[in-house]
Amino acid sequence: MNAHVTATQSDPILTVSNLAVHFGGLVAISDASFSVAKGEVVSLIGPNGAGKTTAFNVISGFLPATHGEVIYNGRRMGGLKPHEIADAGLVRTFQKTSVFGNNTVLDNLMIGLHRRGSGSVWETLLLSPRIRRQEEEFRDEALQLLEFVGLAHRSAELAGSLAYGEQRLLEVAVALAADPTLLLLDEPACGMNPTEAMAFRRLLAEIGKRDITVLLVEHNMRMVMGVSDRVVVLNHGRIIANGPPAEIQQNPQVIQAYLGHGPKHA
Ligand SMILES: Nc1ncnc2c1ncn2[C@@H]1O[C@H](COP(=O)(O)OP(=O)(O)OP(=O)(O)O)[C@@H](O)[C@H]1O
Repeated sequence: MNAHVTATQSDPILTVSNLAVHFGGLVAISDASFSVAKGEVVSLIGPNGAGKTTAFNVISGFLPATHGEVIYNGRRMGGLKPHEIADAGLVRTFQKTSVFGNNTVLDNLMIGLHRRGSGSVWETLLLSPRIRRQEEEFRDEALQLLEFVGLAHRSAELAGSLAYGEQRLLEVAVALAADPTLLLLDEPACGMNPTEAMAFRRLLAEIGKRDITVLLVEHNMRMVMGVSDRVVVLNHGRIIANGPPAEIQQNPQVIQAYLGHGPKHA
């Protein structure tokens, strides 16, 4: 949690206004509005099917909004392609792991960093001095990022051989390679054991120190309540609460929403 962040929403990096998403007759999100201030860690929580991933998909450009808009750094994101949004600094991870299992851990990072590369096809094929220098820089940066997420000792192994929790860490490293200012993490702690989840909490704090704002979707409530400056609660596509963790934990509507869906989601 970033202690320097005040409760005011005066300087939002992300604003979601009156968002609605319909799939045919199914209303996945209806009239949802919330914002994320620079430097905050905000969690978007809610029972299964509440609309969290749908919200992420719209914010990151993978799904069009039926209504409403997403403003990132003062710019409307509607109509932009996911890679254009990522290039602007809004980068996400996915709920299902998306690492290249047959490539090494290091190569997964190198692939991520190459998306930022600037060489022409000829330069790359001929391995010009500039490209060679860039390769070395990418390699250094990849190793630093692996160190940062705690996977440096696994760099030469195939990504597919990593434990599931470690693959989630690799995904975070790949997302960081894109140099985000706003990082959307979709259930990053899924599949992590308690020790890994604890380490991930520390990693989130370190990410915050790098001036990266974090919007998190996560079912691990211990993590959510421990790392978040603010928690936004979705239920049946509507925001039913938005506030600091201590307040959210006491909110009768939130308690009811989770109890209504059974204890496994709480
Ligand atoms: N592509 C789609 N087509 C039709 N319905 C969809 C689609 N994607 C999501 N939905 C529906 O929209 C609603 C919200 O789903 P969503 O995946 O956003 O929920 P969620 O809060 O992320 O759930 P979970 O915690 O289980 O991941 C659900 O009723 C879901 O079945």
